[in-house]
Amino acid sequence: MISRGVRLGSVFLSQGRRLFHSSLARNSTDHHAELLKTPLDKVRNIGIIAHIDAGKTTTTERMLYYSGVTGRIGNVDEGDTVTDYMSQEKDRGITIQSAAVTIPWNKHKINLIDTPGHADFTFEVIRSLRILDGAVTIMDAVAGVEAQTEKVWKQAKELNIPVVAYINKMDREGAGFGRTVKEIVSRLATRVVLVNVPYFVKDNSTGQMIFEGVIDVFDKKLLIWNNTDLGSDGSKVNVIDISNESEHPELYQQVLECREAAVEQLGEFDENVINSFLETEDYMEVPANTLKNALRQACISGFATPVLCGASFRNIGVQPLLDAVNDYLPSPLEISVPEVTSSSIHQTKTKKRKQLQASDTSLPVKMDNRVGLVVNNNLNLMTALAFKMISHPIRGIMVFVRVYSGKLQPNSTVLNSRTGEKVRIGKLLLMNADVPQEVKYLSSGSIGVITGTDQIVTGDTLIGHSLSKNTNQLSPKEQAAKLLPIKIPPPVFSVSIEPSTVSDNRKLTTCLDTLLKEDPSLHLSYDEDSGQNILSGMGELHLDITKDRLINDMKANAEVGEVRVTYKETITVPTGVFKSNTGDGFEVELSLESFEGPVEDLELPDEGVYYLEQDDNVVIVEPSSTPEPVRKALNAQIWSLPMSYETMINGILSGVNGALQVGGQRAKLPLHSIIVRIHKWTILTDANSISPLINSTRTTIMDALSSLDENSTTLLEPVMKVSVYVSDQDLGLVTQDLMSARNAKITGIDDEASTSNNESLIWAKEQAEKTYIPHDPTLMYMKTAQASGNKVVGAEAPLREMIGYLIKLRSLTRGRATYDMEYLGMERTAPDRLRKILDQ
Ligand SMILES: Nc1nc2c(ncn2[C@@H]2O[C@H](COP(=O)(O)OP(=O)(O)OP(=O)(O)O)[C@@H](O)[C@H]2O)c(=O)[nH]1
Repeated sequence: MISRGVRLGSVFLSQGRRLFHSSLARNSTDHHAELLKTPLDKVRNIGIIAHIDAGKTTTTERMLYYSGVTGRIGNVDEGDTVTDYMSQEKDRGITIQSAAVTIPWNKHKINLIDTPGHADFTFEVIRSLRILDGAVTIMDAVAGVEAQTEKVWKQAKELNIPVVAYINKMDREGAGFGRTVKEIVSRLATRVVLVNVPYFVKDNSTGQMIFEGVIDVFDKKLLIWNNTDLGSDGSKVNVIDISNESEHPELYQQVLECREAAVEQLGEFDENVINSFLETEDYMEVPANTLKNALRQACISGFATPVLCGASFRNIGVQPLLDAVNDYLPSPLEISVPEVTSSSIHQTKTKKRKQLQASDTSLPVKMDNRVGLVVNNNLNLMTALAFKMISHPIRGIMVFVRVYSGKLQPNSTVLNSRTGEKVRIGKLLLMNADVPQEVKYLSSGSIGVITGTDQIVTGDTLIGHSLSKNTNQLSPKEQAAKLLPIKIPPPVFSVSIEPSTVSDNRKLTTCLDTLLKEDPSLHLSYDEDSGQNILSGMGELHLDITKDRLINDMKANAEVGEVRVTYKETITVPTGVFKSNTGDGFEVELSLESFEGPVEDLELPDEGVYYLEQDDNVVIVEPSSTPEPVRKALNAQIWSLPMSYETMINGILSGVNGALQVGGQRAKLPLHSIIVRIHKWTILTDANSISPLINSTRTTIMDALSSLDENSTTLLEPVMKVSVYVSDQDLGLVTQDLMSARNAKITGIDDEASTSNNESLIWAKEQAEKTYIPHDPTLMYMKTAQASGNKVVGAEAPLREMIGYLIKLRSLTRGRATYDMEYLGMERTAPDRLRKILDQ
């Protein structure tokens, strides 16, 4: 144990340059010019992801302060942080929307996104992860690895995003660094390398261990913050060299053990580490740079996770975390390639992708392995992905984009490869939370904002030319390039929404339209029976915040009903082939069928498959259905018809979507899990409007649907994957309640550890056994969160039966058990449940 009174070394200022002391860098051209000049290898596009309340916003505030972007540290509990700037965020002390800030640190530019932790805002996390190159995951040292940590970790790993782990709240009673490290290995199934470990000092009067700093394993230094002489904002760090064993025997021993573990772990990955060790056979002599370089590559390739610790609220440990972002997370030049496709629809080849959702049936084209994509090696090709859109009361529509290659110029024209339309770009901005800076261009690797257009939605790919302000020089293949679209999770809760009076209708419609464009995880449908609009979202909190924004911020006069579960309809028998008879120049022959299980598991043909954005519906345009004139035009050198092929197909898809959203025969609910087959279509060669395509397709589907009687349709309801953390003594009661009162199917009862599959679970457990973990001097305190749970009950249950479950679970187990759940899919309801649901 280390007692107070170690000799203190020299005092130094934090490494960041204190550029701006009084406020955010408002319109500072110097600041902006400096950031724009940062070479790409010194740019980091990262996100902070974690379970709710782990300390993401608190840590981001310190990062902004130590780098000099802000002059004071904001506090979540007082509602004055930079990134939680929405009124709902300030009032509730939680992050709702991801905010982007730019942090200069040691000649690097860190573009950082603070994401929400609550499961209802998962879409915010998903869309942010899509455009990030790396992430910091923050854990609460008392709670350890929590449910949402596992979820966001999995999402990051699916996208090959390297992660640095930061164990926060080391100052709390019951904090366990070693225990949390072990959980990282066993639950997240990763190898770890400890970059720093906690340093405690015993308070002789209370006997308590006080967290005062961190031990830097590679540089063999002790960093102390909490010395009262040094002030308390944490910007000054006391650095003590601990490389001399006789001066600091205990600290030396601690570093030696950590270095031994690091050398052994990294040696498996990089032989430079082994060679360097063999030169002296002394773990303390392996140069810090050799270890850091190896860990950088190990982290980027997903071999191991660097782990650090701190207590952001107490201003301890944040500067080393910023260093770690620069040291271990990739620049835009080092990222794995975002998937790029060309949507030349007539040559489509469907790739079965778990993540795929939008109508993206496309041919992979040549990709550059550094900057995302270069079609035909055109280095001037600009590609950007729109990942977020907000409607600002003063600045108008703001579209957030990540540029993957080339340069995006203001006042230029780019192509939206989803719609095929040319889009006029206005000003370009860099954002620091809600403070904009106008810029002369956005270069590859940048995250910025486009203004002046409403022709872009979340998930669109923009294609342009870096040198020219128009799109004339782009080849057809380049024009059709697309980055993989962003998956939108299905909304499972709904509320009815009506204008308070007839005259409030127009304003309500406009406000809802804005909210839906901003947040694609919201969905609006119309219930013909009740004449009400139905707004659906990810959860009760999501809808509550939306209501708050609608009524309090946007001042819409509306009546919002109670939150209820979203149901869908599907057909149980296929329809015959139906032919349109609208006589408006477009004819179509189609049939409908349905499927069970996830859409990703469907065996589909190689060509002509389109996934609709909503409700897991699929359209198959049979290749033989293409009309002769269109086929001829596709094979010709120059396109000869007034409308492009993409536009025609989009017309058909809109018609399908429109009809399926109107609802089925049973309860007029939107249809789900439907396959629409287009057997034949014809179009006049001089047709130049898509309305007939939309109308004919729509009415033909409605005819097909109305040919089915009520008994040929059924309801689908959301089913959740539930994990209940419970002690042995409560196990029986909890499983009994799940099965009888909640209609749940028990899928397994395990020891508390929940990696996704057995193989990785076994690997992770073995790995955890052999991972070096420093002794926790705080182990005398019990872990409070989830302390009771040493069993995990896995179950699948209808969402409807899980509403209010926490209260029931707490009362069954006297507050000892906890649970979490995530959306599994829509399932057909059993006949007895169907009646019950319809009656209600
Ligand atoms: N004791 C202690 N409390 C902390 C620390 N860091 C954050 N907190 C507190 O934890 C609570 C949550 O902090 P936030 O920064 O809002 O956490 P978050 O992860 O951003 O939360 P969401 O965005 O809502 O998911 C606040 O009350 C903080 O003051 C820490 O190092 N020690």
